[in-house]
Amino acid sequence: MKIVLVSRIDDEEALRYTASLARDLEDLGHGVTLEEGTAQRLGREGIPFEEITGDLVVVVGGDGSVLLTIHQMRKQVPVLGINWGEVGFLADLEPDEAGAFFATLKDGFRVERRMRVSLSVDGKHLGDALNEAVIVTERPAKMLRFGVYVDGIPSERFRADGLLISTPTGSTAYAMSAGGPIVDPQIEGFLLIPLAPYMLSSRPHLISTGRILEVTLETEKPAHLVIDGQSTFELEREAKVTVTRSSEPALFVHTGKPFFEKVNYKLRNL
Ligand SMILES: NC(=O)c1ccc[n+]([C@@H]2O[C@H](COP(=O)([O-])OP(=O)(O)OC[C@H]3O[C@@H](n4cnc5c(N)ncnc54)[C@H](O)[C@@H]3O)[C@@H](O)[C@H]2O)c1
Ligand SMILES: Nc1ncnc2c1ncn2[C@@H]1O[C@H](COP(=O)(O)OP(=O)(O)OP(=O)(O)O)[C@@H](O)[C@H]1O
Repeated sequence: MKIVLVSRIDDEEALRYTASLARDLEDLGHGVTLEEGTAQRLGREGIPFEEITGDLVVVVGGDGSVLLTIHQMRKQVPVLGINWGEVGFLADLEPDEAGAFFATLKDGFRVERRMRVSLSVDGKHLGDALNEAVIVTERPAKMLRFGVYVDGIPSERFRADGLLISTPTGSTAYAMSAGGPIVDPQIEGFLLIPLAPYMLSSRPHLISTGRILEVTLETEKPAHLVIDGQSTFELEREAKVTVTRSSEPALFVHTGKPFFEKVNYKLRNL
């Protein structure tokens, strides 16, 4: 198989583990390529995230490394995270479990698709989010006024610090901390969660991906749209953000770890 290795580049141990994994995989007869940032730190040649292609991408890091890799890949390749992070909710294997997985890799693996949301502003595509897009004020401690339209019908208007547009995968991340529900990732929907809404009745909404979802900024204040904590875009005054289900879902190696078991042991004891 053609395998690309990505390591977090802020941890020497993760880099050493990745170098050793590269040798083991080559000994098993696989073709191994390193991501450019990882390769540079190992004194080798590599390929940019955008040019990643092949059968499998192995990310040695935490959630940020997995999110960064998926966000930067131009064409989605199945991802397997080996947890070298604080939480690693999206990194299914612990380092001591990796050997058993790679020993049977030649027999292939199942792929789990995870929906992403695609964000466009005034017709220009900004990017796709696996966790969420968050719209916040550029200056701290200021509020924005939002308008939410579902299939062109005004659904809600409210003032808040910000608004999260999350996927089910992101429901265990920022959305969870913002008081949203844990959403089974087998459900496909847009989870809308206001951040500190200045209104008694503003509630999270779970909206079918079959609908047209639009969010308008109705204030004269500068705002930012941030995708998965990885990319930030300045929003013009009175911008209209259009949310659709991405045509390119993220792909994960199906390791068989039950989602709700992960919620229990990864998020209840942080
Ligand atoms: N208050 C919060 O909970 C909060 C605030 C900002 C960002 N975030 C999350 O951080 C993500 C970016 O991750 P990062 O590592 O680059 O930022 P980071 O280093 O600030 O870490 C944020 C934390 O969120 C966890 N996380 C990320 N995705 C997750 C998921 N799908 N399920 C469960 N936990 C998850 C990470 O493990 C990490 O501990 C954003 O997409 C956002 O979801 C959370
Ligand atoms: N190959 C890379 N090139 C550039 N930056 C990277 C690379 N790999 C990881 N990073 C960045 O390094 C940081 C590593 O954080 P990561 O989320 O992996 O670990 P963590 O925060 O300790 O774990 P968790 O997110 O699970 O709590 C992330 O911000 C990620 O964007």
